[in-house]
Amino acid sequence: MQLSVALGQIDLVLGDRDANLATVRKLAAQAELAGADLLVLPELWGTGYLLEQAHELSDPLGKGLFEEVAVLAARHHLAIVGSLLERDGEQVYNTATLYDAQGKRLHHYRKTHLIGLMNEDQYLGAGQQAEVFEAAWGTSACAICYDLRFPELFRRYALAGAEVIIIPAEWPTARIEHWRTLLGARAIENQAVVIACNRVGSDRANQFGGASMLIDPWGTVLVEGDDQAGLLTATVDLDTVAKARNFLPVFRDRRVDLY
Ligand SMILES: O=C(O)CCC(=O)C(=O)O
Repeated sequence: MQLSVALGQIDLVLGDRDANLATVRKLAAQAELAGADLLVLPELWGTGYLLEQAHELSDPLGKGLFEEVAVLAARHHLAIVGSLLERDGEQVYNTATLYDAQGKRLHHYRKTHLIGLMNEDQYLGAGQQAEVFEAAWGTSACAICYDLRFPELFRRYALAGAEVIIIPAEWPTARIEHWRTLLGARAIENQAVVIACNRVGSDRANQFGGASMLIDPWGTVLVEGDDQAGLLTATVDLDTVAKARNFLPVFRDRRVDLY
């Protein structure tokens, strides 16, 4: 099966939900024209890292910006993944959702590794679940930005059957080589398709490096952005996952008796 992917590598206006939504509306229309099955957006695309206002900038699942994404997904007949500030009672989470091409929410994932370097742990709650889900194209999972540094999460997903792992991010330019290396490693070691969308531009603390990527299970980069805003598109053959896993059966060869 072929999966046609669009990566919405955008700049964000800090705290301006309306401006960011207007950008995403345009992207969704462009992604439909490009024939995409899936549009991936950056981490916290609605607001950026204005965490001291996380409570007022957040929405309950299914409301506000989450609802807007559902409408866009259905209107443009494509699945959409991105993360937003999600409010549940008094707690706020950095939550990635997948809305399918009918606008139905198939999955949500609350970021499990909060990054102290960006004070995320002071303002947000950490997710307590890391589950795979069934998308139209097969078993999939989400991770968010800093999660990329924790291979155990990705291995858990792969062992649970994930063939596609989708990663919204706001990854700074200062560590963009880590981003490139870790994305490739996560794809190769798990023999999975990795789809990662990073923002560009800057906020009060960081410049962000783009380099959004679609990587196949061999580690081949099928498309990579530069550090400018734009919609990147590419198609991946999902049969390559089973082919890679059969050819080099690293899951079978793991030494679970040792580690
Ligand atoms: O791990 C990193 O270097 C960047 C992570 C990050 O910026 C984030 O999780 O928002």
